[in-house]
Amino acid sequence: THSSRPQRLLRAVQKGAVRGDARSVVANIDRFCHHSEWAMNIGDEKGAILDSVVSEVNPALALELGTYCGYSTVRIARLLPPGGRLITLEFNPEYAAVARQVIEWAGLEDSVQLVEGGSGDWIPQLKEHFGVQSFDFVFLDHWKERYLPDIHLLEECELLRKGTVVLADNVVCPGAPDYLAYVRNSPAYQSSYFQSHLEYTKAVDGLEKSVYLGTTDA
Ligand SMILES: Cn1cnc(CNC(=O)c2cc(-c3ccc(F)cc3)cc(O)c2O)c1
Ligand SMILES: [Mg+2]
Repeated sequence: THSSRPQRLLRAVQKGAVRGDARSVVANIDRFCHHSEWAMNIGDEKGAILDSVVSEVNPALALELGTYCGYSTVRIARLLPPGGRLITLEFNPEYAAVARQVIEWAGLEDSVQLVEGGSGDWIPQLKEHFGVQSFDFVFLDHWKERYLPDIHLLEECELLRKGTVVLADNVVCPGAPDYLAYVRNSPAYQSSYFQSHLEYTKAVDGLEKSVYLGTTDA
C-alpha cells in the first residue's frame, strides 16, 4: 500500500530535520511543501504572522483547533513561555498520529497536549478534563464551517476572557464568511485583518485577529 501525504511529510521531517530542533522541523516541512507536495499547513508567510501574534500574546495557555500534521502546533509551542501549554484538537486519527510524531521530533511533547476528536464534542469538556479556566490564545485552522459554531461554543463554555486573542487562518481561501461577519460586527470583539497568501502559492488569503472584549451583561 502506498503512503499518504502526511506520512511522506513526516518522513521528510525525520530525514531532514535535527531531532529536538523545532526551527529545523518547520524549515523541512516548508521545503517539502514548496518543492515536493503542497499540504495545508499555514506555511512560512502566514506562519510569520502567526509567530508575531503568539509572541505578542505570550500565552500561558493556548488552544489550537485543527492540528493536521502539527506544523502550526510546533510554530506556536516553540514560542510559549516557560511552563506554557498548548492544547490541540484533531478530528482525523491519521493526521493526529503523524502530528504526534512531528511534535515529538521537534522535542515539544512536554508542552503540547494533542486531543483526538471533534471540537464540538471536546470544547465543552476542556475545563473538567484539563483543568483550564480560560485561554489566552486560540488558533482556528480546522473545518472552515466550524469556525462560527465553535467560537460561540467557546463563549458559552466561558473559555474566553477579556483580552483573549483569537486568530483564524484561511478567512479568504477557502474562506469563512459567516465567521468573519460575526467577529467584525459583534461588539464583543475588536477584529483586524492581516492580508497574506495561501500557503506555498500566490493566491490571496489572510488571517483575522479578534480580541475578545467580554460580554456587556453583569
Ligand atoms: C480535511 N480537513 C482536515 N482539516 C481541515 C481543515 N483545513 C482546511 O480545510 C484547509 C484547507 C485549505 C485549502 C485546501 C484546498 C485549496 F484549494 C485551498 C485551500 C488551506 C488551509 O490552510 C486549510 O486549513 C480539512
Ligand atoms: Mg489553514
